[in-house]
Amino acid sequence: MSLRFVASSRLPTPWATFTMHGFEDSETGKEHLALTLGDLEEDQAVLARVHSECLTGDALFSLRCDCGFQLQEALKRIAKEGRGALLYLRQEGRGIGLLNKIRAYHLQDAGADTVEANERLGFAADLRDYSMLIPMLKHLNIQKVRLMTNNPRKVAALENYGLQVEERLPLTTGMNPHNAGYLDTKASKLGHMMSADDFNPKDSED
Ligand SMILES: Nc1nc2c(ncn2[C@@H]2O[C@H](COP(=O)(O)OP(=O)(O)OP(=O)(O)O)[C@@H](O)[C@H]2O)c(=O)[nH]1
Ligand SMILES: [Zn+2]
Repeated sequence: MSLRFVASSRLPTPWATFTMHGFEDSETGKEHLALTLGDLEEDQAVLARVHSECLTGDALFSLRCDCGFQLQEALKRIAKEGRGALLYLRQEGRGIGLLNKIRAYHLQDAGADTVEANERLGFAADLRDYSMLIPMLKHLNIQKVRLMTNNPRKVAALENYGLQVEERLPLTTGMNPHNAGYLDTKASKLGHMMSADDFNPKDSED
């Protein structure tokens, strides 16, 4: 694995002051991040979120997806617990990159769903590779996690790498009229463990 730790610093946020750790993958040129809080050395499983980059949702307030809402909710939950880690992976667009995601959105504007759009562009529905998590979690001394996700592929990927997922915690937040179809497709075609009833508007408050 070509990943190396580069530096860490404080990162104050509205919910807690995290420690931010930067990593560089010399093979792909990608710069991955981890935000951590509290003592991760203890044996207890770490509350964790593995978050795939979504510039539009995470930084530009897009309502097309649930990413930005999930990012905030995960950080809030970690802050509330006082201990945890958010692994921010630069796998924009489920691995196809930002410009191809815009191409996919263009097809979705004309009626395709998120999976059909990827396929029409010649990509698999989900191209993500999670192998960078092995050195990242090793560096952070994390072996056991309680993972906030609805995505069974993420759980399986971590377990395949020998990491222990002690518990899966649902992360259903941010449903709105613009992303209801997208969330529905995630559940029906990508296997996400969630349904419309799981979404509580109160989740993203406080
Ligand atoms: N190709 C493509 N990528 C998308 C689209 N909408 C969101 N994404 C990307 O999907 C990734 C988020 O993955 P999701 O499947 O929403 O969620 P997940 O992270 O796998 O699952 P959870 O842990 O339950 O959130 C990010 O990299 C987003 O940029 C889309 O319509 N097309
Ligand atoms: Zn998104």
